[in-house]
Amino acid sequence: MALASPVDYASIIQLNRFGLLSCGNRLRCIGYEKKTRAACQLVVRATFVDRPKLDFSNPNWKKQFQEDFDRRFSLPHLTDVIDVEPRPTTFSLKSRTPLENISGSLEESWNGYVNDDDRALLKVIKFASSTSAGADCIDPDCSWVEQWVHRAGPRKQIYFEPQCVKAGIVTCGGLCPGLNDVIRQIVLTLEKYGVKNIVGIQHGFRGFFEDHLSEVPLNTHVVQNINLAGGSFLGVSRGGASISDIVDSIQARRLDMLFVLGGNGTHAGANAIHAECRKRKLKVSIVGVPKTIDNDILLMDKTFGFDTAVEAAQRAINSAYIEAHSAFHGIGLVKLMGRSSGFITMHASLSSGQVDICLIPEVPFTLDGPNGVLRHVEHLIETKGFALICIAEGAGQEYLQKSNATDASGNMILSDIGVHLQQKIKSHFREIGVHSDVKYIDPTYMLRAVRANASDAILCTVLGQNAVHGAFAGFSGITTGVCNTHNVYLPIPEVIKTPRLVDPNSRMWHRCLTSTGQPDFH
Ligand SMILES: Nc1ncnc2c1ncn2[C@@H]1O[C@H](COP(=O)(O)OP(=O)(O)OP(=O)(O)O)[C@@H](O)[C@H]1O
Ligand SMILES: O=P(O)(O)OC[C@H]1O[C@](O)(CO)[C@@H](O)[C@@H]1O
Ligand SMILES: [Mg+2]
Repeated sequence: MALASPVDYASIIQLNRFGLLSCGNRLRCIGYEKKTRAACQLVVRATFVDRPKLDFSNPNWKKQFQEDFDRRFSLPHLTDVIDVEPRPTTFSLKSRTPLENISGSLEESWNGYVNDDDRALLKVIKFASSTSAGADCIDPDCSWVEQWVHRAGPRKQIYFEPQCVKAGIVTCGGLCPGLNDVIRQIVLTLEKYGVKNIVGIQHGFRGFFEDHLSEVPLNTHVVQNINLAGGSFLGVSRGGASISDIVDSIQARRLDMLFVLGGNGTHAGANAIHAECRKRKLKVSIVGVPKTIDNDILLMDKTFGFDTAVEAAQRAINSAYIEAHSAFHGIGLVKLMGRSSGFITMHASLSSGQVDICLIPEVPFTLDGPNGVLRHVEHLIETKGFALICIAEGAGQEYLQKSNATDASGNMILSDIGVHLQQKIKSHFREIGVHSDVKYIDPTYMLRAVRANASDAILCTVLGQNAVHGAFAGFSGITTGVCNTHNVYLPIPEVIKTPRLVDPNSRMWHRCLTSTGQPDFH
């Protein structure tokens, strides 16, 4: 791929995580596994082909960058393609009987609304140099460039008559703690606006076109207690997304708003639905709520369910620790979810404090040889008598036989690195004639079937409410998340360009290495 000139340093730094090689004016994504190379290629394309070239010797380059940034982060709105007049909102916390009084005038004195021009800063650190840990620079001097994104929350003007709105909610992909909390908050907030017709679409996108999956009527009474259990009250599924069929179904059902809860794949689907609705000039707001225990959505501090998953992983890690510590030459091995991102494994290792070796997909490692993982396990057994290893499911896939099989959504089905590592450790110790006692724990689905913990429940509440405010404000093709502790709306394409990955140059990864004390496995 040809490299735009001059170089976009921010992207080079980001791309270097993938093993980017710059040869002359060509860029090549090298190393690691196929999936990571594909992610690298996506970033290269998004950065060097879809974005304007910046000439840093031009004094106007910052202005140019910011104009491009503002264009990319502007929120698609219903009025971009159809004529629709705003009306005063019916959302007010001043009203004593909101459902009966919704046509009344606003409480002008209430300062609870977000102004459309409110913004939050996407980046808040001024790096002095591109060599600072975790530096994320745009130009070689690491200049400070303000990058503002739109603040989430209720607006004074809305674009729907609540009494006439039919709103749908759908949950797609894998399970995630907090799905029910989000569904519940969406319903409660819609009712606060005065919406009376709310339905759940069963089992993800399938519910749109599989006849036996009927709409589930939702109201406060129905959803009152659903947050007390894990899973999804509406059911989830993978696969089965025909965008044109879904939009036909949206039209047939007369939906005005659709809240789509899911990860990267679901958001790609939500954006395609939004684009198709726009093409057909439909007055339908499509709003995403990012759901992934993997925490692999770009730009956000964290996604709901992640904290709960990290907490749930503690039981497995602690059990592995107790087993390893109690056995003679005990080696505890825990495999945690994380298809392409190692956030759960990194945070769970940090949280536990007992993990000796943390292995994630973003940081390649060798197993054999003097600098390999096996030699280090041997060293741990020699020096402290036991070892504890935590590995992400997507790590070390290059050591395994690839099946090229995919799930219904097209996600690669990974081979089991946990089982492989367990076997490698056992045979290594057999070969060197040292006793070992390996205890392997795979708590995979126990991490995500639980109900949300307290901090995730709060996050779900905020996201669910903001999703409804975003739809009433007339936005579509957006998602909502937390950036630097502030709640924002973001256009969907910006958060799904690639899966968000652990930056091996970040302070957090360095903290993890400090905590485990593990060497470089190269
Ligand atoms: N690029 C895409 N365009 C349209 N629809 C998609 C796309 N990718 C996935 N989907 C659809 O989105 C839904 C969910 O996708 P997927 O199973 O990958 O889960 P996800 O949203 O990424 O969540 P998870 O984090 O659990 O993997 C599926 O119905 C799938 O068919
Ligand atoms: O077995 P399932 O339901 O397809 O889900 C497994 C996947 O779900 C994820 O947690 C994403 O939700 C991945 O890390 C994992 O590979
Ligand atoms: Mg996915």
